[in-house]
Amino acid sequence: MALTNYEPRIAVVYASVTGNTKAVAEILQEICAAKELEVELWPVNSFPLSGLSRYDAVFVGTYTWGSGEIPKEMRGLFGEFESLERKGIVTAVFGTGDSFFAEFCGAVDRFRDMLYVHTDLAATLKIELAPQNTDIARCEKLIASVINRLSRFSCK
Ligand SMILES: Cc1cc2nc3c(=O)[nH]c(=O)nc-3n(C[C@H](O)[C@H](O)[C@H](O)COP(=O)(O)O)c2cc1C
Repeated sequence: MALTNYEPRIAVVYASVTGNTKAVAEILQEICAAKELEVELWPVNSFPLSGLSRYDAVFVGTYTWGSGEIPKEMRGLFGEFESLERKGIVTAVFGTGDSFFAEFCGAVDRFRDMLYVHTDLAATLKIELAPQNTDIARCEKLIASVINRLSRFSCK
C-alpha cells in the first residue's frame, strides 16, 4: 500500500439503534483490518468529541430519523465538525435508511453538505437497511476513496 511508514489515525464513529449502521461500521473496520490499517470503532455516544481534530480520517455513520433528519445523538459530532478551524480531516459519510421514506438516508445528505464545507470529504455511501453481500464492494470503494486522499496528504 502507498501508506508505507505513515500510520494515519482513523476512526469510524456511528449511531445505530437497531444495528444496521453498526453492521456497516463493523464491515468497514474488518476491511481496514484486512488492509493492515488500524481503525478505532466508536459508538458516537462514547466518542471523545474534543479529540476529533487529532484524527487524520473519520468515517461518519448515521441512520436517518423523523423525516430525513439527523439522529439527536449525532448532533454533537455534527457541531464539532462545523467548528473545526482547518479543513485537514479526511472524511467519508455512510448511512443506512429505508427507501420507503421520502428522504432516503437524509441524514447522510445533511452530513455530506456540512462535511464538504468543513473537511476534506472523500465519499458517501447509502445502504438500504441491513447491509447485504453486494454492499461489501461498495464499502471497499468508500475506504479506497479515503485511503487515496490520505496517500496524497502523506506525500505532501
Ligand atoms: C420513526 C422512523 C423514522 C425514519 N425516517 C427515515 C427517513 O426519513 N429516511 C430514511 O431513509 N430512513 C428512515 N428511517 C429508517 C431507518 O433510518 C433505518 O431503519 C435504519 O437502517 C436504522 O438504522 P439502525 O439499524 O442503525 O438503527 C426511519 C425509521 C424510523 C423508525
